[in-house]
Amino acid sequence: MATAVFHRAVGTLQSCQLHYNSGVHDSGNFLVRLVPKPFIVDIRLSKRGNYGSGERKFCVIQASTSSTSVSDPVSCPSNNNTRESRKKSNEAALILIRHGESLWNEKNLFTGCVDVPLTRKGVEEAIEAGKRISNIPVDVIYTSSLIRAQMTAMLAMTQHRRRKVPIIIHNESEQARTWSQIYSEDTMKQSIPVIAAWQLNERMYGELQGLNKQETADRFGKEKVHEWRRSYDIPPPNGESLEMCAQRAVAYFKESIEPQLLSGKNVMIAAHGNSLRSIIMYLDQLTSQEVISLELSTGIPMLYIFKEGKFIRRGSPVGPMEAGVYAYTRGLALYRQKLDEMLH
Ligand SMILES: O=C(O)[C@@H](CO)OP(=O)(O)O
Repeated sequence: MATAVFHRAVGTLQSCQLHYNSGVHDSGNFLVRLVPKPFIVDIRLSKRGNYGSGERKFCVIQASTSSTSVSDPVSCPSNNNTRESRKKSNEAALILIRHGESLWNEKNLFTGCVDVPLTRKGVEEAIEAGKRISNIPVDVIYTSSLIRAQMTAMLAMTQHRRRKVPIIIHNESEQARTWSQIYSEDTMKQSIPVIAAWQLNERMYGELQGLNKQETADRFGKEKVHEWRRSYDIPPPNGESLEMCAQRAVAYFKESIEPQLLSGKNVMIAAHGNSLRSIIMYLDQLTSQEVISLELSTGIPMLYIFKEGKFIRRGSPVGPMEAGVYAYTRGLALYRQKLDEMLH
């Protein structure tokens, strides 16, 4: 049994300090979620915790401190979680991938929140994207709740050299949580949590969903349709503007994903043209004018380095053998070198 004092409590993922009954202190990053059972640790929230003080039950689903037994044989320097090293390196990779081609992309239909799978070409794009990021560390994956983003994330991870297993976290009910528990710490170490969030879904396209893009332009005029598709604050009929989409996607990014990066976790997000455009607008500090010309291709990963609270855009890894990508930071170069040593 352990008691944890929370220093930061954002969303369901926390940085915390564990105070064992023995008096041993253990600080670091723990993926935790509110569940009554099983694998309960008794956690006491400090007054500083955003959830308020008092006792709550949490379940530790992944721990990554140097002093727990959970350690990655290829531990990336960015995951070396002593306070000192975090201050020094404080660096994490952020990969963004727009899903591969979907069956409605192929048919040129407005898709929005309609849950359409990938085409064969989309599957190939996702695999190709996976090759490009196969030497970049991934500790946690976020996807939208739509199958095309989830397929893309899973297919991309089949190519990763670290060979960890991406596992979708089921938090939708207590039974789902209980029934999807893993009872081996070793197996847990070889897993990557995949968190599906509706907030990362494609913008809701309203009454354009299912319509052909060309036919809609012929009917309403090219300019009007371009305005609906690319402007910042003009919504399509009964749908979301990019601004409305940003209100949920960027809020989720700030509340749930940024704390992970801050704690040194390497994150991959598989999402959509417009939910990612809104996140990139935030990362690159684009204006509402600049975002109009931002277009994202399907299945091309984009790499950012999060360092000292800033996002540094590194473009797209060109290919698995592209040396330049891995020389971007010492952390990435070392991670790749360790993979080489482990796999040869
Ligand atoms: O149809 C959609 O949902 C989106 C993305 O494919 O289209 P658009 O190119 O208008 O952003």
